[in-house]
Amino acid sequence: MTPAASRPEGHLTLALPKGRIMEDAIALLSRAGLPLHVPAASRALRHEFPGVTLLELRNQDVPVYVDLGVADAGIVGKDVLLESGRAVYEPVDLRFAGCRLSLIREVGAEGPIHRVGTKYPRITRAYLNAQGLPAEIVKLSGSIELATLTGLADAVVDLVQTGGTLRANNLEERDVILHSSARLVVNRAAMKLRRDRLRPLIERLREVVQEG
Ligand SMILES: Nc1ncnc2c1ncn2[C@@H]1O[C@H](COP(=O)(O)OP(=O)(O)OP(=O)(O)O)[C@@H](O)[C@H]1O
Ligand SMILES: O=P(O)(O)OC[C@H]1O[C@H](OP(=O)(O)OP(=O)(O)O)[C@H](O)[C@@H]1O
Repeated sequence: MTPAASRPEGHLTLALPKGRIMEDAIALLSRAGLPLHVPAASRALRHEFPGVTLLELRNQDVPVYVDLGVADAGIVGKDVLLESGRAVYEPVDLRFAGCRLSLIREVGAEGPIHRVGTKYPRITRAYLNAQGLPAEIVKLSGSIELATLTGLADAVVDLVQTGGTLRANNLEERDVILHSSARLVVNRAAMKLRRDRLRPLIERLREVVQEG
């Protein structure tokens, strides 16, 4: 992949995460005038379209690729963006993949919280510090709620959308730490270098989101 400054100014490189965000992201970008299409069975990770290269990444890597300028822009959840600590522009709230990041315990659990399991250690550290709770944080990768069911942790910090996972596992939300939705993120230098491509895309995405 060529560095941002040496790619043609009229070309856009976009970073999208595999997983639940991809399909809605592609649909939204298509409505905004970028007709992208990723064949379901494809194992390719880079897709070329007229004037656009699409990179398929893990969620956590989208802010990294955008901040370091390998991608000009990307789409990622606010949760993952905050956790990354990356200094990228965030010009549009795309209003899908809505969920909240919450402190979760077993129903009725009492007693001090010594250990918290989560995929979001930075956000959790900031939250616990703000609460004056000196708990240990255990970084996990998935099935986070199991940590509190099995005694690995006294609480977890994880995403809640429908609440189905909480109900199925006898868990309850004790506090909402943040509300998340998918965001368009843009590299700071690209915003100037590729202004002629990015400005209309941002404007169009804002309109499409308003239309609902
Ligand atoms: N249950 C949910 N409902 C709605 N949005 C969600 C839900 N879970 C996660 N999200 C949002 O969608 C984003 C992507 O979720 P996804 O499940 O694809 O990631 P993941 O598979 O957990 O991540 P990875 O495997 O890359 O660590 C999350 O960062 C969050 O913003
Ligand atoms: O409130 P709900 O609608 O039940 O959604 C919340 C669940 O969705 C996510 O998990 P995901 O399905 O991504 O699985 P994971 O454990 O691999 O992260 C999240 O981590 C919760 O477990």
